[in-house]
Amino acid sequence: MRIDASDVRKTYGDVTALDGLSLTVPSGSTFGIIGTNGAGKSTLFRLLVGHDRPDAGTVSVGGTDVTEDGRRIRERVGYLPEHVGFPDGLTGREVLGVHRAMRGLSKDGRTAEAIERVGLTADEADRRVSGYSNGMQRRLGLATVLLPDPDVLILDEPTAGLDPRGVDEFHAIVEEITSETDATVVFCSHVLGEVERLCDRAAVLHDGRVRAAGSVDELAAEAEAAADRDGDSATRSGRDRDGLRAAFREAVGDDAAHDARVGKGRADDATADREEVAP
Ligand SMILES: Nc1ncnc2c1ncn2[C@@H]1O[C@H](COP(=O)(O)OP(=O)(O)OP(=O)(O)O)[C@@H](O)[C@H]1O
Repeated sequence: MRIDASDVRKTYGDVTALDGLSLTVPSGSTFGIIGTNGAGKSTLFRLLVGHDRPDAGTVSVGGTDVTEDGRRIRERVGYLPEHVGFPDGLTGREVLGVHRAMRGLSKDGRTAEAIERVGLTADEADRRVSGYSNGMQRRLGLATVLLPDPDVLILDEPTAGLDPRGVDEFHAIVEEITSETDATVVFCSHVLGEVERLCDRAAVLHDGRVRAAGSVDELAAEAEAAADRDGDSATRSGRDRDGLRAAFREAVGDDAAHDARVGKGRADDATADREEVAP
């Protein structure tokens, strides 16, 4: 399902979270959103799933305006927020049962398939979530989102706080989903390496607007061409000739890039390598 956001504005009191944001996510793509802290990523996601409404502009998923048919959107879109809490006393399988009931899904549903898809064993699924590691909680969160077999997956910083092995395992799950289904997957991350690994397209958000968007390869090539045109000595020396990192720096400017907690992060050490982008 294709996603379109057009000239979207969202304010919270004096704070402008989205400032005329426009973005298209093609159907079936795996789309990474990268941005500085407070760029508006989570706000955009909440609007995409109808948890919040834009002050102006339109947001549609699969051609349906999110504000007009929120129910249909919630049926077809799986949203994993950055922070998910589960009732401590329940097992993983019981948590999925609660989600199934809340969504009105048939009893036998897709619970076993969702558990298997996210790599939880049957034993783990029958343990109380109070004993789950961070990685297991993330997997369970993803399983809840996969229950209705959604056409669109929206994942808000899905690997934040995971250790390198957990990051890698989560990447493998997402890769399996994208290779075996037609789902459109959108996720945001501070780790450029995971966007490069998982995504065919990406957008850079800054101050509530899209500063650059396109295929991952295009973004990197454009950034390098721009830096060459500007005679950027750091880039000429090859220090920043590393794909999305250069695109990010080009899109948000040196100062914001310097302040950003965005890691160049190779896929195998994304968490360990969350470092500042040096201008
Ligand atoms: N419910 C809210 N009430 C007040 N301000 C909010 C609210 N939600 C977001 N904001 C503000 O809107 C701006 C964008 O926030 P948002 O959480 O969307 O950014 P983000 O890109 O997801 O940031 P981060 O990477 O730090 O998670 C920030 O200035 C934030 O403080």
